[in-house]
Amino acid sequence: MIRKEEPILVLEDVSLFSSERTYLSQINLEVNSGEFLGILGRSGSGKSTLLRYILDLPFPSSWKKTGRVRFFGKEKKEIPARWIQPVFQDPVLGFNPTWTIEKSLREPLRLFKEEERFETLLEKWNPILGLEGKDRNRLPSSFSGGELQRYSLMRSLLCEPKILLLDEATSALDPLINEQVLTALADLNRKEGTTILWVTHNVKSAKRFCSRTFEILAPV
Ligand SMILES: Nc1ncnc2c1ncn2[C@@H]1O[C@H](COP(=O)(O)OP(=O)(O)OP(=O)(O)O)[C@@H](O)[C@H]1O
Repeated sequence: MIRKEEPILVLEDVSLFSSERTYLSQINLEVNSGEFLGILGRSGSGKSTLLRYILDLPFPSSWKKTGRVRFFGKEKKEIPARWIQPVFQDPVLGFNPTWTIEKSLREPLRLFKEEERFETLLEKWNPILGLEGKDRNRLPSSFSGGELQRYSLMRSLLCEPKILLLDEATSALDPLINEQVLTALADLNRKEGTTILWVTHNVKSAKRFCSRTFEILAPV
């Protein structure tokens, strides 16, 4: 059973190292449900690596992981996949190049047997993400980096996650759309209580949009 008051995410003494160097050093972090947390740090400090660790993505086999990650007090594999949605900086890698963008967007809802909600959810997010009027029957390679980043965000939002993990996921957007998307995410966080972890270089935006920031220092 998942207890409501349980923090949504807890990192305990998370470290990652190889025989040559340390990538993450004893990171402790508690994120409560409903937070919009900005993860800051200098280039190379380990922000993306930390997200990969949280998501239990693979690292080179010679690297060693210590510490633990808990979502609602449980291991990630015990939590429904749709609750934890990542959005990465390079969206091209996340789309099947032979599928139309619509097929890719529909796929999660098809798996959850909720495909009938597709158009309604799309209608909610299309204007906010500025994707109205884009031809959904095109292949990913025909969209710009900024459009694909928004489709990538859209696919995660269609899953109605409890926690969104964004790795520089708005970096390819022009300033106006970037502002619009971040405002929409802040609204989602405030009105629907979706927890957001946002890896960013933009200290100013993080201070503006996030309820809290967490800085990673490069391990020595
Ligand atoms: N698979 C890998 N093999 C070797 N080194 C790696 C690997 N993944 C990450 N690193 C190294 O780990 C360090 C942290 O990388 P990471 O991408 O997490 O930094 P970051 O803080 O997200 O940087 P940026 O802000 O520039 O994106 C870097 O020095 C990077 O070169």
